[in-house]
Amino acid sequence: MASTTTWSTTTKTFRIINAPISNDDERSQNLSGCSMLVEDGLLPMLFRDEPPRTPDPPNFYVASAGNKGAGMFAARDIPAGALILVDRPVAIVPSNIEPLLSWKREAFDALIARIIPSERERLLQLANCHSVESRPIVEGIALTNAFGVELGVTEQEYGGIFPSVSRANHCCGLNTAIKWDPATFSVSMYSLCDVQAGEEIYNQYIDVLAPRAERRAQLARYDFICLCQHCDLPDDEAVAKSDAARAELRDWRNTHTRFEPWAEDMCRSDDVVIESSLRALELVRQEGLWGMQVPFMEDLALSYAVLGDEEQFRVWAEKVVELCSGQDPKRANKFAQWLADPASYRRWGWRTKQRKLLDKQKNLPPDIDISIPW
Ligand SMILES: C[S@@+](CC[C@H](N)C(=O)[O-])C[C@H]1O[C@@H](n2cnc3c(N)ncnc32)[C@H](O)[C@@H]1O
Repeated sequence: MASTTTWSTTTKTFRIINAPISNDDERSQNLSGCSMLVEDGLLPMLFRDEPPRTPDPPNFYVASAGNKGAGMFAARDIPAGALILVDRPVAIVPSNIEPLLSWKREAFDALIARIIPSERERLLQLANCHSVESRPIVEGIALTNAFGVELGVTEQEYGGIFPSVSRANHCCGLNTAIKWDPATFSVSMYSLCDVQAGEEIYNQYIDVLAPRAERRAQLARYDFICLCQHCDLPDDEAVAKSDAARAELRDWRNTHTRFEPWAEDMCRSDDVVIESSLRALELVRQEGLWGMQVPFMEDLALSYAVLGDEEQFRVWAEKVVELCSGQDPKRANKFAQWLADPASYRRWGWRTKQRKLLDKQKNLPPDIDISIPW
């Protein structure tokens, strides 16, 4: 077949572009790059800002994870909320490529030929859960490793293949979160809880709040049965307990009072949000769903703020700051300001004052004279 430089569907034309990336890390001396099979007209205009610096020396190493193949492990104790790594894609491919069958092999082969050799070598080392006969090699690698990236300039969905982040295996209880930033064209991986040296670092491939059977069905797309501790349970009773906890967390907003409606509603008891948030955190701990804990900690901090309980407010607000400083600095700063001056929180102690006023009114002597006039 004659080689071509563009490939078309009924609605779109794709072209390969090579986007040079200047990294601010050790490899920056060499020009790195990303090859992208993207809609024609899309320019490599994507790298405006410098990404955060990858910790040096690295926080992780890649080693055997037994039956899961290779995996990513903590090189040292990593505190909750810390930046583990920053990674840039070596390739970007359209996600819904199934209808493009006729030219897929040619386009993917052309893509791999455009990747600079050092990056190509890293890409080809990644896991591939498809045979090279059934799919072009880059497509197999993309289906095994890529995750959705917003290019911010088109509706088309794309997947990015990341040489480091791709080494993280899936776990249905999470110890990290990843955040894609189109402006810096990078993903940052943060710890969601304290991770001990030597512990495996995981990523999340699917919706982990689904019951185990549904999670297994979703993971069939990656062609493996999850071997994580939250799936590999001893009996049906343990599975039912885990499924029930996840279902409870999934429906939490619809079944429990959250902070906002409670804060100024004096008909509700003062501890209702505190009690329910503590229960939610217990479920989060049980299931290892660390990524869900911040909103409950935030509710706890604010509930104690509205009650004017400075000691407990500090306990929870400090946790929010710790967990958010890397991946959600805006939220962390807001809580840091309140920690510096709790009274600057506009509802500081409001419920307690209100409760006292209400109690006072209840105990007031009647202001009408009901004595019998004789
Ligand atoms: C993105 S790769 C992860 C890194 C991979 N283990 C490697 O050797 O490079 C995804 C593949 O790793 C394996 N894997 C990931 N998480 C797993 C898990 N929880 N249980 C079993 N296998 C897993 C599966 O073979 C899956 O297709």
